[in-house]
Amino acid sequence: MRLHVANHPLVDHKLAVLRDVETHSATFRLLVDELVTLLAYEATRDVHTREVEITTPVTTTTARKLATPRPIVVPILRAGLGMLDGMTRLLPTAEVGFLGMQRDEETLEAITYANRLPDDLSGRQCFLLDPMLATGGTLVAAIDYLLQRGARDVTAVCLLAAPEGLKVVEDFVGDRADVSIVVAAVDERLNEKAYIVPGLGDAGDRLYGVV
Ligand SMILES: O=P(O)(O)OC[C@H]1O[C@H](OP(=O)(O)OP(=O)(O)O)[C@H](O)[C@@H]1O
Ligand SMILES: O=c1cc[nH]c(=O)[nH]1
Ligand SMILES: [Mg+2]
Repeated sequence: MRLHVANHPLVDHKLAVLRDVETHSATFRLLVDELVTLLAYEATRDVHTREVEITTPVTTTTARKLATPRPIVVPILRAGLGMLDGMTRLLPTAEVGFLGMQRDEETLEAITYANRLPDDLSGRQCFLLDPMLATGGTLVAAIDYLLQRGARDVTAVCLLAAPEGLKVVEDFVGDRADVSIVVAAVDERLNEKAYIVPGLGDAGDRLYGVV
């Protein structure tokens, strides 16, 4: 598993505002969108391209465009939905699949309540979106879904990760697949409720309100 931590002053600034308890949903949503755009640049560094011939106003030349099969972007609902537009803006050919997962706050087990993905993901570059990687249970379950459908090239884009969760994902992945995690920051630890510290609280609630 490869880990890439964004190291950029704009990411630091936007994260500082995002984490602030005084930041309300509208600003929070805007910041998540902007942060994803910055992370997507790194997350798509190895996206497949093909050579094409184009005509400029001056001459014909060869250039590169996004290749097929099209990459697939999979937001993990709810909170991952806040990252979808920012990602697809940068990756316009992508198809979008959906995974609905909720962590049981007692057992910390990830429960899957929705799943709309192609049956066959072999040969597809897959991008999972979820702002929070806490215990890693949700991301492991999501990666497992993709691997079971034949995916071998998975990049997870997260905003915050806990060291404990990163270790869980790394142990699960081993050498089964090519998995990368691109994250805005790795925080200190999990607290007794398995929330990321210092974190930003419940990302889904901050995006969409408490349900
Ligand atoms: O690493 P884990 O310990 O599994 O926790 C992380 C998960 O928790 C949050 O979702 P949540 O279950 O709160 O669902 P929501 O997006 O609907 O709020 C978050 O968006 C991750 O999916
Ligand atoms: O800190 C955390 C942990 C799990 N889920 C969240 O939304 N935030
Ligand atoms: Mg939540």
